Amino acid sequence: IPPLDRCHCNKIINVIHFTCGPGSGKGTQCEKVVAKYGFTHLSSGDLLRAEVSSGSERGKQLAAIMEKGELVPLDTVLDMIKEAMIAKADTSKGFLIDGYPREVRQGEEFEKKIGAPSLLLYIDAKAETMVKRLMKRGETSGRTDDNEETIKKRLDLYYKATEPVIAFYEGRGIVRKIDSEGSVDQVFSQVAKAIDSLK
Ligand SMILES: Nc1ncnc2c1ncn2[C@@H]1O[C@H](COP(=O)(O)OP(=O)(O)OP(=O)(O)O)[C@@H](O)[C@H]1O
Ligand SMILES: Nc1ncnc2c1ncn2[C@H]1C[C@H](O)[C@@H](COP(=O)(O)O)O1
Ligand SMILES: [Mg+2]
Repeated sequence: IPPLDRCHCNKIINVIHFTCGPGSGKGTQCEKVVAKYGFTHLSSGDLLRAEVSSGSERGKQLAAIMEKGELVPLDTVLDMIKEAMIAKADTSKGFLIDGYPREVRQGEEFEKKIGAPSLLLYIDAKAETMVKRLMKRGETSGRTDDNEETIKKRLDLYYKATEPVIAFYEGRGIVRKIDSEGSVDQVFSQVAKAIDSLK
């Protein structure tokens, strides 16, 4: 499937999915990718939190789901991503989709409505690393889901619903596994190598 042909854009653009566990460091790495490559970073969690901050009725419903560490409905999150991609399609050098797909069906629907990704970056982190990073982030983040109970639920859901996404794309040969245990810069050198392999 040609990437983004069905997103009102005639250009062929790289679409990179960052599908990793909570607290594995995908947001941190996306910032560095934007700085080096100028790609457009779209985080499904950030888009949802913006809707929550707007105070809309839909935002209130989303907040209740996210506080519990559950997944919001697929159509809601995919429509938000698609809208954001269309808004940037004419000028973007490529899209980094952070936090999507969270389940195999999300990947299938993305391909039907938008296009196929060129790369899936999977930051492999130990559960204890993810918990430690999220608990530390929770000291200052203000995120309602950075607490012990919700972190546990998010991790359970990650192993149940999101890990199968990796196997789904491994069959296509587009998965690059990144070890999360080093410093931010050490992790980034692996991310950059994976992106450079696209050229
Ligand atoms: N390589 C690293 N070593 C140590 N700490 C890190 C590393 N990468 C990220 N962190 C820290 O871990 C925390 C989680 O990182 P980040 O917010 O990027 O994760 P995320 O995968 O986007 O999480 P979420 O799914 O909850 O949005 C942050 O406080 C970040 O500063
Ligand atoms: N792709 C998504 N599908 C359903 N729900 C999502 C998706 N991305 C984010 N969310 C909800 C549920 C998550 O626990 C929170 C926070 O997301 P994060 O990527 O960790 O910032 O938002
Ligand atoms: Mg994040």
